[in-house]
Amino acid sequence: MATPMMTCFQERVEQVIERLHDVDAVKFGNFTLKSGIQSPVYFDLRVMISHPDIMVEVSKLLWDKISTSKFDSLCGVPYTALPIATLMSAANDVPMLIRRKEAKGYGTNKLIEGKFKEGDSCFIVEDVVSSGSSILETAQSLSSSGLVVKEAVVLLNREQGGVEKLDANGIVLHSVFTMTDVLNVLSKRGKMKPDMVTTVAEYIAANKFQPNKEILSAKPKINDVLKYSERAAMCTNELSRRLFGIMDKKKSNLALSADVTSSKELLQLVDKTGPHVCMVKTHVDILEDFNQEVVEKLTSLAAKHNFVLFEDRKFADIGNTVMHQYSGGVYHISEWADLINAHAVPGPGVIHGLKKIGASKGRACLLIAEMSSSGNLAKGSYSQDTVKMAEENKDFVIGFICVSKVSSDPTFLHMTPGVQLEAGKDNLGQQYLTPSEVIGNRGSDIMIVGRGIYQAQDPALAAKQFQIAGYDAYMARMAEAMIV
Ligand SMILES: O=c1ccn([C@@H]2O[C@H](COP(=O)(O)O)[C@@H](O)[C@H]2O)c(=O)[nH]1
Repeated sequence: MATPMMTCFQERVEQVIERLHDVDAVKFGNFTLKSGIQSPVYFDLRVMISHPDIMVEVSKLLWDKISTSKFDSLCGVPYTALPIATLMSAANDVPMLIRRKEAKGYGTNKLIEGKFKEGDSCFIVEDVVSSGSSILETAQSLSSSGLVVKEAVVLLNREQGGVEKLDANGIVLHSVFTMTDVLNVLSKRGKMKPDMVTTVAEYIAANKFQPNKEILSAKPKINDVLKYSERAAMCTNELSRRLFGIMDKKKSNLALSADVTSSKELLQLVDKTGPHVCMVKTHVDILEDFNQEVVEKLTSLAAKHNFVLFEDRKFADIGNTVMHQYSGGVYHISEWADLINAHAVPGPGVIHGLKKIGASKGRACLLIAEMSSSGNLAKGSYSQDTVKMAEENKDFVIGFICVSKVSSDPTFLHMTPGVQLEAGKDNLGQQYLTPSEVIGNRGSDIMIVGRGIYQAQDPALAAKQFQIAGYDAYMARMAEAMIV
């Protein structure tokens, strides 16, 4: 019941909170969140789409909250807020933008759909905010497309640090109601027992995102919350330190796999995509016209665009043979490649042979702990033994080719091939995962992308899109891991 003092807006808010509870969009009990944390409260506002009356009222409340602000367009955070933003846009005749979670990889390949010009302001709409990372991720995509994001509106602020985090990133968050409002309204209306109100209030207070505590409190996920710059400072190997530094400076965790067969094409591709990558990976033995001039030009491009050169030679022989393969033959790989890789199958001799040639030149090596192709044998105890071999040779081995996180040592790099903007397969067993799966969910550091870039109509644009997708996934992973 509304008190005489209660404003119409407050009364509408209370009614919506009660309706959301009645349709099970707000539940109390014992739930395991995506982060693994146990929570006594769970919000699933997606159920609103089955209740058009709630959707309409929610969109009106959100609009009433922001109607005095000035902006050129609205953008709902995918996916729950998309229909809400659509209702707000249509009812108030304000244009809307849609942020794709991932670019299509064909056609215009845009990450932001809708009409806008550089410098236009965009207001973000979201259903629930806890740490603020989803809004931040959307804001980053909008900003990298030239839009200005200064404000966001949310139906429910869980009061877990989202306001502070967004504020630190220059975004003002407006909310229709908070978690405290939910507890007050539901207990007042007899929908919650007092002991549950206390349990939820204590849980919320104890689970706030605290930016300054990130390293101290991030017990099980330490290398998920360490920034590239912090990991650079922990590395004793000069090349891994340089690589983390480049990733930090260029905001890129993208390695281009430049698997083209003509030198001219290779150099043009690398020059165009160079601004977006932290690394270029080559297979020089597929070049039909290899000569020393090509590697000289490649190393100049590496200096021009500041990336690391990785020759994906996959050494797999006894130490004495790999020494010759690395330093001699036609390619003289040790003269120009910063980074090489090796299979662990021959035993540690392969690393010792390569180290004899490469260590004094400041080179380093990755071990292939896992592969992306279907039916491959690099798994289980083989992968674990590969990690042990790397740990015993940390002066030269700086990480892994892998498709999952194989070590928790933050100085090791995890690099994952088989990445496209959409998951799938080729017809020869290559298996593709998306940037958000590889960097965000699996915790890899660098995604290796070949055909997704060099077969795109505009490889520079595709590289930029992978760069944004990979970096957004890294930022989201960091933000999520920081919620303690
Ligand atoms: O397990 C592995 C190890 C290496 N690769 C290499 O990565 C690229 C992937 O190219 P796409 O065109 O993106 O499929 C290619 O050079 C492979 O030799 C891998 O795919 N899987």
